[in-house]
This record gives sequence, structure tokens and C-alpha cells, in this order.
Amino acid sequence: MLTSDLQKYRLGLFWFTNDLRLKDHPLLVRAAQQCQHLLFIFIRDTQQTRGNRFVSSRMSANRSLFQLQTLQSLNLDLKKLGQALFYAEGAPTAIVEQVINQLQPDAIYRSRQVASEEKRPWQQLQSQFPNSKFITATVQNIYQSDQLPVSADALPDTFSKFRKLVEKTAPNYGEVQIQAAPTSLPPPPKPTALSDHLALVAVDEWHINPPAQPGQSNKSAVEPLPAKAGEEAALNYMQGYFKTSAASHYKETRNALDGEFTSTGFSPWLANGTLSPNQVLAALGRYQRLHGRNESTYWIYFELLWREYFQLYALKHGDKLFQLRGITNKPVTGCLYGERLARWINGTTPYPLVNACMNQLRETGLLSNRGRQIVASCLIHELQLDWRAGAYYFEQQLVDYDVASNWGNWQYIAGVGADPRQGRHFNLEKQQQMFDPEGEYIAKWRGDVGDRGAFIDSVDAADWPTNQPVDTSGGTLQ
Ligand SMILES: Cc1cc2nc3c(=O)[nH]c(=O)nc-3n(C[C@H](O)[C@H](O)[C@H](O)COP(=O)(O)OP(=O)(O)OC[C@H]3O[C@@H](n4cnc5c(N)ncnc54)[C@H](O)[C@@H]3O)c2cc1C
Repeated sequence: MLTSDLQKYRLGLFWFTNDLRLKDHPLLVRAAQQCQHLLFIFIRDTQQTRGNRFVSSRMSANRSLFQLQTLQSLNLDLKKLGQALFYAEGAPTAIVEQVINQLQPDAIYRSRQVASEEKRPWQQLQSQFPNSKFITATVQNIYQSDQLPVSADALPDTFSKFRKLVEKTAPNYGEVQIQAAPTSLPPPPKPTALSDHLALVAVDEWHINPPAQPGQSNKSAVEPLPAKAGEEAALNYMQGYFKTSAASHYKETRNALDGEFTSTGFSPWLANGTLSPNQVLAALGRYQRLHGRNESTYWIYFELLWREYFQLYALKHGDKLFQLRGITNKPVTGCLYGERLARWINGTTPYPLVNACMNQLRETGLLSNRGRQIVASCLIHELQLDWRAGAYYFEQQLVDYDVASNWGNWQYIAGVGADPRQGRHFNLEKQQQMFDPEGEYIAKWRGDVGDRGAFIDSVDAADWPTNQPVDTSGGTLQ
């Protein structure tokens, strides 16, 4: 940083999104150095949480509560540095516009967003306020764009091609550098500047109970949530993981449906940015230096590279991420048959393994990767529903919801995304034999619903009651 860059702005507006941490946050460090005062805000976009024709709401009580608890934790961390976090609900463009008009910040900071819905308000504000400085940086990826062999626009259409290119040229993942948290922050603007006319509420004023999701009560959230919120909790969990030998066996255990440390469990924090992928890689590098590198330790990087791929994929494909034909423009069918969707959601399909997974998802806000693949395949192939209904339901439920990973993976399984085999159809019976041979998982999550799950549909197309049990043997993939 040039000395002329130091404190060159009277006031900066720092807009947190899915980067809710202080450590390893280069954009935050930059804002702290460039501004004499900083205002920290977080906006919940109510357009994005409201329901649509696929789901009644795009954010469950579990996901909402995890986000709000994370904001409380971030506020406490900011307070230790003499700062505070402000919160608003509504349309981000309108809220930020109001703040800019009233407080006239010289610079607005926000980490780079990959999906079209998140990018739009930033672009609108830039054109509305051409004289303001809009400063952004990539803080949620492993690599900066200049470290990658290809730009997002030229991203290969399959993950394998991308991985091979990256592994040839990108810096060694075991030697990533992470940035310390700032030791001090510029103070907030004077409280009088934050007049009542602004839609901002100090997170401090929530006291114990964060606001409920509009039209919903946080009371319906399961407590304790599957992950403890906040940066300190994330780092403690990650250190706990690497204290065990789990990383050395990751590749053999990662497909399990359940169980502590079978996979890393980092996703809730990676998704809201309390943890950065590079913090994980730095910890993985330390682990490898102490205990040796093997295929399993490498595979943690491999999976994080999938995440990286989907972030770039979202950047490249924009609105196509959410379209029925995906990025392939391949004609696909898929209906919105309410009864089938309700059975899938409520775990009352003819497939006990699917039911168990859906119960776990609904009740905890999390599901293993294998479970996600199984239920997605069932929705698309056995139930023949529009894959976007499943993707929106996952968006609603998942505590680790990440727009790029979720929609990219759904497209992959639906055959309209980055899959060279053009879709995945899992054989449900074989999956059960392989991953739950004793039926323990199905019993734990009450997947066997007996007669209630005997039929896919209660009536046929002419509204006659059906009496034929479905073929439960599933499709082709093991
Ligand atoms: C239909 C479907 C929807 C999904 N939706 C999401 C989502 O909304 N948010 C999300 O974080 N992941 C999503 N995934 C990917 C994956 O299932 C989760 O990242 C993983 O289960 C999280 O558990 P973990 O942290 O223990 O993962 P681990 O197996 O320990 O992997 C380590 C990290 O690598 C990344 N990762 C692993 N697998 C994938 C993958 N297939 N795609 C992208 N990143 C991956 C995650 O950040 C994960 O935390 C989805 C997968 C499918 C099949």
C-alpha cells in the first residue's frame, strides 16, 4: 500500500456479505488503511428471502438463525476494535442509496460477488453514483484472477479440464499465505450522522434475540444449530478437525451419510465467510508438514477446487445458473407436480433412503454430499420434477447454502451443467446397499414410512386413485 493511500478517504462504507470475518480479509485491511471513519453494514435482501413459485420462502428458520448469530458474533469482534455492525432488511440498492445520499461516503467496499442477483445492486449503484469509489476484491476464493491460468469467461466446461490447468500453473496449495486481522479499525461516523432516517439498526441493539425472518419465527429453528456461529467457533472447529487424523482418511470416509469428521464439516462457515478457503488450506499445509501428505489430504484441496470451479462458473454463466436448460440449453422436461414435491420434501416417497436424507436436511439444515446427490437424483429422475424446485428447496434449508455450489451441483446432476456425462442418475437400491447396508441411517432418520410411501402419486392423470406400487429399483449409476 502506498503511503498516499493511507487515510485518504474521510468516510468509507464497508458492506459485508458472505465474508463475515476479520481474519484473512484483504479488502477489510485495505478499507481500514484508507479511511478515517468506517461504517460497517450488512443487508438482508428481502427480495431474495421471499418465496417464489417453487418455495414458500427462500430462507428457513435454521439458515436465518445461523446468519443472524454470525452477525452477532461479528459485531462482538468489531466491538473489540471500537467498531460496530449495522443491519438492514430490504432492497440493497435502495438501502445503500439512502446511506450514500445521507452520509456521502467517499468509498464503498464490498467483496466480489459471483451470482447475478448479488451483482446487480452493485452495478446499479455504480451507475447511479459515478463519482463515488466502488472498491471490490476477491476474498472468498483460493486464487486471485491473476493467479489462474484462465479467466472466468474462458472457464473450461468441465471441472477436470479446469483442475488440470490450475494444477499445472497455480501456486502450491500447501503454501498459501493468509492475512492477519487488522489490529485496529478507524472509528464509526459520529452517532448523530446515523440519523433515524436510515434503515440501519445497530446489531448491538438486538440484545439476546435477533429479529425473526419476516413472516416467520426463529423459534422454529432447531437448537443447537448444526454449527456454532462466528469466526472464533469456525477456527476452533477447524483446529479440532486437524488435531485428529481424519484428514489422512478423508478420501475413504467422505462419502459416508453421517458421522463426525467423515468429511470436514467446514461448509457452513465457508459459505458465509467466517472461514476462508485459504485458512483451510493453510491449516491443511501445516497438517501435511506434520503428518505427511497422502491422497486423502490432497483430496480436501481437490474438493475445495470444486468449490472454486463453481464460483467461476457462476461468474461466467450469470442468469443461466437458474434456468431450466442450464448452461447447455439442452431441452429438458420437468414438471411441478405438487404432491410429488411435497412427498420429497416431507420424506414420504417410496424410497426410504431418500426419506431419511430429506428428514435430516429439514431437521438439521445439513446433509452429506452423498445424501445431496441421492435426493437430487431422485427428484430429477424418479419423480421427474423440475430440478429448480429441488435447488430452491436446498437454498431454503441449507445452513451452508452457497449460491454457486448449490446451483452448480444441481445443474450437474440434472445434466444441464458441467457434467461431461450429461447428468447423474443414482440407483437408489444400490446406494442403500453401499452406504447404509444395515439400515442404521434410515432408522435414525425415520426413512421407512411403510404404506405411506407405497405410491409416487395418489391419483393418476385422470384423477383416478392409483393402486400400483412404483418400481423402486431406480436407474443406472452406482
Ligand atoms: C445438489 C447439491 C447441492 C449442494 N449445495 C451446496 C451448497 O449450497 N453449499 C455448499 O457449500 N456445498 C454444496 N454442495 C456441495 C457439498 O455437498 C457440500 O459442500 C459438502 O457436503 C459440505 O460438507 P463438508 O464441509 O463436510 O465437505 P467436505 O467433503 O469436507 O469438502 C470440503 C469443502 O469443499 C467444498 N466442496 C466439497 N464438495 C463440493 C462440491 N461438490 N461442490 C462445491 N464445493 C464442494 C465445500 O466448501 C466443503 O466444505 C452441494 C452438493 C450437491 C450434490
